[in-house]
Amino acid sequence: MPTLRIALAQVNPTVGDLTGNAGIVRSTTRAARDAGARLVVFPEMMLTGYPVEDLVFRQSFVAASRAALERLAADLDGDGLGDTPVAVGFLDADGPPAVNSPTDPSAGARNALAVLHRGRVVARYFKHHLPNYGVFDEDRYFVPGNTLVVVRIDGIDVALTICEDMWQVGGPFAAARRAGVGLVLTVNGSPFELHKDDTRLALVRRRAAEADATIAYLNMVGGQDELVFDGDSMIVAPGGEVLARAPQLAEHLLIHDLDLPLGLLPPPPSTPALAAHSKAELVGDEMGIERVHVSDPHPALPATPLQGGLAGRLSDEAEVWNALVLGLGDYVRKNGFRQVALGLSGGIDSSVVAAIAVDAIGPDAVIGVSMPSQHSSAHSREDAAELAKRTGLEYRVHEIQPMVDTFLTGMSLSGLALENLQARVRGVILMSISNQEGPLVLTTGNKSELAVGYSTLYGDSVGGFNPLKDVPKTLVWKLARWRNDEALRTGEEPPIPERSIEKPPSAELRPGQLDSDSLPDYDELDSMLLSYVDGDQGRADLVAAGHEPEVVDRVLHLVDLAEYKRRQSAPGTKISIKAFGRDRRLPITNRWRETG
Ligand SMILES: Nc1ncnc2c1ncn2[C@@H]1O[C@H](COP(=O)(O)OP(=O)(O)OC[C@H]2O[C@@H]([n+]3cccc(C(=O)O)c3)[C@H](O)[C@@H]2O)[C@@H](O)[C@H]1O
Ligand SMILES: Nc1ncnc2c1ncn2[C@@H]1O[C@H](COP(=O)(O)OP(=O)(O)OP(=O)(O)O)[C@@H](O)[C@H]1O
Ligand SMILES: NC(=O)CC[C@H](N)C(=O)O
Repeated sequence: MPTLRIALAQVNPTVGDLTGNAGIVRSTTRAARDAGARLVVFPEMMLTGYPVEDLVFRQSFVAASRAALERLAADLDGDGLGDTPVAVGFLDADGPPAVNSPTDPSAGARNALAVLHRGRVVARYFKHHLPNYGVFDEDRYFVPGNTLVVVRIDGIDVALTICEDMWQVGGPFAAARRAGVGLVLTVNGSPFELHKDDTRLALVRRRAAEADATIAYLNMVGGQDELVFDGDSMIVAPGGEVLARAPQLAEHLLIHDLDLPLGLLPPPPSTPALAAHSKAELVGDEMGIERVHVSDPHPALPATPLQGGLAGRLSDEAEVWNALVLGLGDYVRKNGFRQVALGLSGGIDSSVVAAIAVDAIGPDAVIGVSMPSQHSSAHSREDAAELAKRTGLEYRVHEIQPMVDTFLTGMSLSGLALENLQARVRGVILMSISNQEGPLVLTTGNKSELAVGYSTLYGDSVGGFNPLKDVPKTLVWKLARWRNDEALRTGEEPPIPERSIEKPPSAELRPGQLDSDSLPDYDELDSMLLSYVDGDQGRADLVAAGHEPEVVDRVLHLVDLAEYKRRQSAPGTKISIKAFGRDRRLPITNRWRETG
């Protein structure tokens, strides 16, 4: 059997940066070619970044993507790399975008994968299955393709597929079996969720069996607003054996020699799709097969076989921590910030956010501000200072009492209004630092607090990004312990003071205030939220699961009421199956209540 040296480029494109992304393709192709690769593969929508959302509706952007692809083909050739086939995702169109009522349902914007060779675009595949659930809206943007594209590279038949194609039964993988290919490429923009790596591996194995072919699964890496792409690319044999696997949440060039069967001689002809193009997806048996010849069997086989290796797997806490670090780091870098600022209360949430920020962009780029009031305990000040000392971040102190008192000379406030004023003065201080010096303000509310609205609007909820937005409080504690243990393991000082982990949570907006005055114990709260928010279960399910009916009623009421706060909350990295935001869309004005 001939050997194909394949390179899977697990790289980090930026949405909208066509020139920069093309630059990544050129430099990575050079590195792969220098290592002897005969096929170099890049992720879904590599040239444009992913997801591009409503940029699809801009004709100028679509035209720029198409032009960038042609230019990239020419540039690779000019770089002396034209002989190496390169598969690269991009935004294509063969008609106007399909908004609301398309005039022609068989043409429009396409989520596409091209093969470039000798200065030309030699093949184009259009994504067949369009995801339209969770964070995905691809039915809004794209028209599905109905033809599997098979390229013959070095005499080996290779089928092209894109992300969601792998998540559905039938379709391109059934067509690939019919086409008798040796290898299926699947290029992805698949966002991180805890435990999704196991789901993907099982799926890749199932599709390898369905296609009776080796699968080269490539996922991008990096943060894009709320999403983090976690890489974890892999190559799986038809029998399910994992031949090579790239690291999670890191850039990597996975190069591996694959022994694959030669395609039939003469090659079978292309066959048209059985049905006309339509918005509806065709099953595999109905898909057309387009065959493109790229190169004949390669005479010079690699001297010594190259194995991509099997990268070690991360623990659950390490996965989440690294995803949060990458999500924040890329948000900061890709949006042009040089620093972040956050309020340090000495509590667990701000301590964990500070440690994530230090890991993401370094201590010199993190400003931690202690803003004590008359209700702040001595330990909250000491613990904030201790965290700053341990992490090396820039530490500042702004006493808020004089500002609160000055405000009260102009307006008389009491009770909740006075309590919230303190959080709002802190928000004003942080936004003033941002306006004056430029750092991005981080807000620190965890998923449990966001769920029940336990934050002050325009107070501690101010900020441009929230690393803990999708992290329940009980997981915040686990992450803190994991990060400290990790430091001990590597001989560093644990970043988070032990007392910040151990103390009972408190907003310290009035004397002796504790979270437990207003909320159930966090173990119980998180268990209820997992059912109600992530699982969309109703009151009866929660009561049947053993929660007290009165507590269920109170929590569900709080969650329902806080929709308005969540709708105007900062974005934050998604780590769960259902993150607040696009994954969970509820009306604010809503009289439906779960009742007993
Ligand atoms: N449907 C709706 N659409 C749009 N806006 C709506 C609204 N309903 C109320 N509002 C507005 O929202 C205001 C109430 O919200 P807000 O001003 O935030 O005040 P509120 O939610 O009443 O109070 C904040 C709560 O969060 C707690 N807290 C504060 C700070 C930190 C922490 C912590 O530990 O993390 C906890 C604090 O102890 C208190 O229980 C109303 O005065 C009204 O203006
Ligand atoms: N004394 C303070 N100094 C600086 N920032 C503060 C202070 N108190 C609150 N904050 C900011 O407001 C956020 C809300 O914190 P608060 O203490 O009210 O409740 P929390 O949700 O338990 O957070 P944490 O665990 O960080 O204390 C904090 O994470 C912090 O960013
Ligand atoms: N880009 C896509 O098509 C992603 C959809 C797919 N279900 C995933 O999450 O991996």
